[in-house]
Amino acid sequence: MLRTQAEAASKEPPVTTQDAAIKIQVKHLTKRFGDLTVLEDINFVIKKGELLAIVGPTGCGKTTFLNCLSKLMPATKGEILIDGEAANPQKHNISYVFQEPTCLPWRTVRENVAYGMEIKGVNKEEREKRASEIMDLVGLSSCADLYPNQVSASMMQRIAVSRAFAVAPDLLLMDEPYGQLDVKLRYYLEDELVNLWRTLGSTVLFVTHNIEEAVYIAERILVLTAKPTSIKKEISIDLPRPRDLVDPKFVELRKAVTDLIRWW
Ligand SMILES: Nc1ncnc2c1ncn2[C@@H]1O[C@H](COP(=O)(O)OP(=O)(O)OP(=O)(O)O)[C@@H](O)[C@H]1O
Repeated sequence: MLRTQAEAASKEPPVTTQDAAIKIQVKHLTKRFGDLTVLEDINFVIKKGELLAIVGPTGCGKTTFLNCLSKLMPATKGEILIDGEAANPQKHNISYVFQEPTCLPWRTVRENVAYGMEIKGVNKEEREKRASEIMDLVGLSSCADLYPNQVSASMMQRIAVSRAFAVAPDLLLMDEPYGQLDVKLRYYLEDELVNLWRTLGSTVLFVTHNIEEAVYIAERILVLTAKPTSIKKEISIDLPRPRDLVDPKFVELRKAVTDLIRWW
């Protein structure tokens, strides 16, 4: 069962991360809040251009994990390296897409998509070119001159995702960006995300509660334990794209991940 025409039409071979350079290294990441150890000695790498998903039990610290990676929150211990250097928000581009779409209401859709590039000092001509290219990819061109209050919640999330990809981030962190959307919209936006990622070659870390979503989009899944949280298992998803939700191999992988995090 192919989910959308957009995905069905996408016939290019899947992006392969085999032999790809390492983009991100996380070494001994530990985070404590007082006596509460949330993250305990987490170690992994993300290859350049990889789409990695993270799943884990409720409250295990997925958002804390992203906050430490983005440097919004200091880690108690450990290192995060980007291209072999200590991650530094002033030097590296780390983009973050939250569950709630974040748009500036006084800017048009086009200006919202270009906003991150503006902050990064990308010149006007390049901003406009990249914003147009990305809006075309996600079907936002027809509403480029509208304001956020004139578009739907799912459109706003597409704007936030487009803005994050537009800055050509070293690392794009996504915290359940489609968690609040109904299932049909979610399916559509997941396909759109995969197409954006494949076209632009960004390195993406995607956190979700939704195991089907993780198996559908990711090249690799890290399954987290309950607190104190570490990596329970790493699972490669080498299914061809477009992925088929009822392919027995898809169902088997979904079940394997579910079994790893079920708590009942
Ligand atoms: N600033 C903070 N101070 C103290 N404890 C915190 C803080 N932020 C998070 N925590 C605790 O860290 C743990 C992990 O929280 P976090 O929100 O990162 O989990 P999560 O896996 O993203 O949750 P969910 O599954 O609900 O999305 C929770 O026990 C939470 O109470």
